[in-house]
Amino acid sequence: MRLHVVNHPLVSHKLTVLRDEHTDSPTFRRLTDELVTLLAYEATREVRVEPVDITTPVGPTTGVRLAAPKPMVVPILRAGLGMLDGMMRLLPTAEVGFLGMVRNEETLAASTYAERLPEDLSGRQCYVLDPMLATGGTLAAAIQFLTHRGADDITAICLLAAPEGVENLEAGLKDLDVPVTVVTAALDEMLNDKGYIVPGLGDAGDRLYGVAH
Ligand SMILES: O=P(O)(O)OC[C@H]1O[C@H](OP(=O)(O)OP(=O)(O)O)[C@H](O)[C@@H]1O
Ligand SMILES: O=c1cc[nH]c(=O)[nH]1
Ligand SMILES: [Mg+2]
Repeated sequence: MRLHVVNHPLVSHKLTVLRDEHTDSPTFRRLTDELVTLLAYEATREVRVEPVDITTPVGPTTGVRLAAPKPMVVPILRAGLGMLDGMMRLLPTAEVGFLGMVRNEETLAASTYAERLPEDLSGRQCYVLDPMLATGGTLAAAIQFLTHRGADDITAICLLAAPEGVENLEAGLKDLDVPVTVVTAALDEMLNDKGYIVPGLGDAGDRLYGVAH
């Protein structure tokens, strides 16, 4: 597994406002959107392209275009939905598949409650969107799900990651013969005893959409 922490002053600035407990939901949603576009720029460095011949007003040249099959973007509901528009701005021709997952706040175990994805993902570059990599359980389960459908090239985009979650994810994926890259805006200090990222930003889903229950 490759971990890429995007080190850029604009990312750090926006992330600081996002973390602030006084930032309201509309601002939180806008900053998430802006941050994802910046992260997506890094995350799509290896998106597959193919040569294409075109003619400019001055003459012929060879450029590139996104290669088939189309990339698959997979937001993990709920909070990952807040990252979808920012991602699609950079990859407007990508297709979107949905995974609904929730973490049991007592056991911290992740479970899947919804899915809408093609049966066969082989040959597709998959971009998983989930703002928080905390224990890593949700992302590990999402990646397992995608590889069972044949995905063989997976990049996850997160706003924040905890060192414990990165370690767990790495251990959980070690027998998986699929390249996985995690792109994040920051690697935080640790998890607290409730499995929340410290300093983190709180509950991403609740800050985007309101308290779930
Ligand atoms: O790394 P983990 O320990 O598995 O935790 C991370 C997950 O927890 C949050 O989802 P949550 O279960 O709160 O669902 P929500 O997005 O609907 O709020 C977050 O959006 C991640 O999906
Ligand atoms: O810090 C955390 C951990 C899990 N889920 C969140 O939304 N925030
Ligand atoms: Mg939540």
